[in-house]
Amino acid sequence: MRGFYIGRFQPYHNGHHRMVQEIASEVDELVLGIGSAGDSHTPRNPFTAGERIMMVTKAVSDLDVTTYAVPIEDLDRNSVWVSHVQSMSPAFDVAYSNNPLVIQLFTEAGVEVRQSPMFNREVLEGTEVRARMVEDRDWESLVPDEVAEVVYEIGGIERIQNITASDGSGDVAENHPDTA
Ligand SMILES: Nc1ncnc2c1ncn2[C@@H]1O[C@H](COP(=O)(O)OP(=O)(O)OP(=O)(O)O)[C@@H](O)[C@H]1O
Ligand SMILES: NC(=O)c1ccc[n+]([C@@H]2O[C@H](COP(=O)(O)O)[C@@H](O)[C@H]2O)c1
Repeated sequence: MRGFYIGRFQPYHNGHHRMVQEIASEVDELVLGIGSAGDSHTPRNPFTAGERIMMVTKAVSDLDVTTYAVPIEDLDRNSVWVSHVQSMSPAFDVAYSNNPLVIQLFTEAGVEVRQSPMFNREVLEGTEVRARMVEDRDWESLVPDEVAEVVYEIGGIERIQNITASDGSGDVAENHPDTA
């Protein structure tokens, strides 16, 4: 059986990895959809699709499941998004997500959806990881080692700090409109 799990993975963190480990016990093969693939260099989506493919491919390499990373660009039309996903991905039997819109769209299209518990969500959240990167606080402990290595290799910390401005209030402000 082949599963499909989509996320923006900005970056891929230990919550995603726990979910992938659970999924790996249920399927033989797993497609990792790299969502919002056209977005990069914004505070909410700092990393390119190619950089995120490196992160997930290296992080899952020791798992006992065949994985494929497939970039999926966003569409303006939610009603045809599942067809778009299916047109880009190897065929899959079940979709995994905790995102209400994603669950709704797959369910309406007749695709089985499975959810997982949220793991340590207080800190295992992309928003938290990115905030810590900007503020030079410990983010490495929230991501697989392989992901931290990719972030350093691509100069990711310098990038996210350069593209994110703070107004001094302590809140992370965004310089650019975010379409994701
Ligand atoms: N800690 C977690 N435990 C389980 N599932 C998670 C966790 N964090 C995210 N997910 C799920 O993984 C999928 C992809 O999430 P996504 O890439 O948007 O990460 P996120 O941490 O929610 O990021 P952001 O804060 O950037 O929106 C979604 O279905 C999301 O609900
Ligand atoms: N109409 C669309 O393009 C559409 C609809 C639903 C989800 N998505 C994408 O799927 C991904 C879902 O991942 P998250 O659970 O990380 O939000 C995101 O990249 C989101 O933009 C896109």
